Amino acid sequence: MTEPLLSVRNLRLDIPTGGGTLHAVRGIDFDLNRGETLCIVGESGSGKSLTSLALMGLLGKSINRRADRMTFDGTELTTASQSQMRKLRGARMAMIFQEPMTSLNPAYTIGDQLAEALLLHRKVSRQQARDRAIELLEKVGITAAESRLSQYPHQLSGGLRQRVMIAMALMCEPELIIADEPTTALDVTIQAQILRLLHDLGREMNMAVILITHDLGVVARVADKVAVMYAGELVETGPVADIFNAPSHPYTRGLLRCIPLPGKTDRGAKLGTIPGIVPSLVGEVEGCVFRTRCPHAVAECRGDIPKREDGNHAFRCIFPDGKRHSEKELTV
Ligand SMILES: Nc1ncnc2c1ncn2[C@@H]1O[C@H](COP(=O)(O)OP(=O)(O)OP(=O)(O)O)[C@@H](O)[C@H]1O
Repeated sequence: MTEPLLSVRNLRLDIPTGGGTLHAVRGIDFDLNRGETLCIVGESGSGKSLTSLALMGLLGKSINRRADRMTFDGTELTTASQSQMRKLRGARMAMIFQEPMTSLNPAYTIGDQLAEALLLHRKVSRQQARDRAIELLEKVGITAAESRLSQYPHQLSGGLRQRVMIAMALMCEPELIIADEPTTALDVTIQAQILRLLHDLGREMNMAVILITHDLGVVARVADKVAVMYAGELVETGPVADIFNAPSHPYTRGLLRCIPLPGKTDRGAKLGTIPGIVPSLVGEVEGCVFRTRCPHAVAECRGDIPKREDGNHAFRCIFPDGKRHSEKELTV
């Protein structure tokens, strides 16, 4: 079996605060192969953005990162030097952020910024960089690409800026691309187009894609694998078909129940709300992180919670099937 491109074991992110240590990410594991799209879903504050920043080596200094393993194509990222990380970023792993204006420099033309991304990491001439910029702008669906090169970011619409960001991230043909809610600022039809584009380019270029999104309709359409995050833990991971057809963790089922079922999901369907609140992430959580909101919680949920694995599908619950069947009986 080939090694996964990205392999993460027991990643923990701690943030010292006045009131104690906030354990924002509590020991997560996942693997990602080339050409695969992993969607990370979960409520606000569950640790999705911090996880992606940790992979890119872009966490603030105040955040402590520990992992048993966090490898990218065999390179251990937790011990990589700043200069090794700089070489990887942009060249082999790239990130697309929520708001394009945070990544695009208003003072430079689109052409200069796209070319710079390539000139920094590859031995190419200005003309080659320019040709590649045009090629990629066309690939991401921008018409009259050549004439865009001399424009400044503020001259483009939000949708176009987001496409330019994707083109910029792709300039060096990275092996991994991480997109953190890349389309929240855009309207729903453009969001769907851009996410589909990212997924198709991922396939075409054999890139691994990590997509953080709240849109379960998008997840159903583009994910190969899904990771469900809750209060800093991955409570369930698996192939997209398993997650939608046989969700096992009560939290995953709660999320899916909040969206229309026939055909599984509608475009633009958002994560629904589940009664109760997320436990405080300061200090240790006793037992299952979801027990305070789980309809099936019993005294044993305060103890050790086993990880149940069946092939690539895994979830954490004291009940062997997450009480899936009792819920079915309830709804009949
Ligand atoms: N620099 C920081 N200092 C203190 N707490 C932080 C810091 N960065 C993140 N956190 C906390 O860590 C937790 C995880 O944050 P993170 O941004 O990863 O969540 P998220 O799942 O990406 O949320 P969203 O969907 O809203 O983007 C949250 O409780 C957040 O408040």
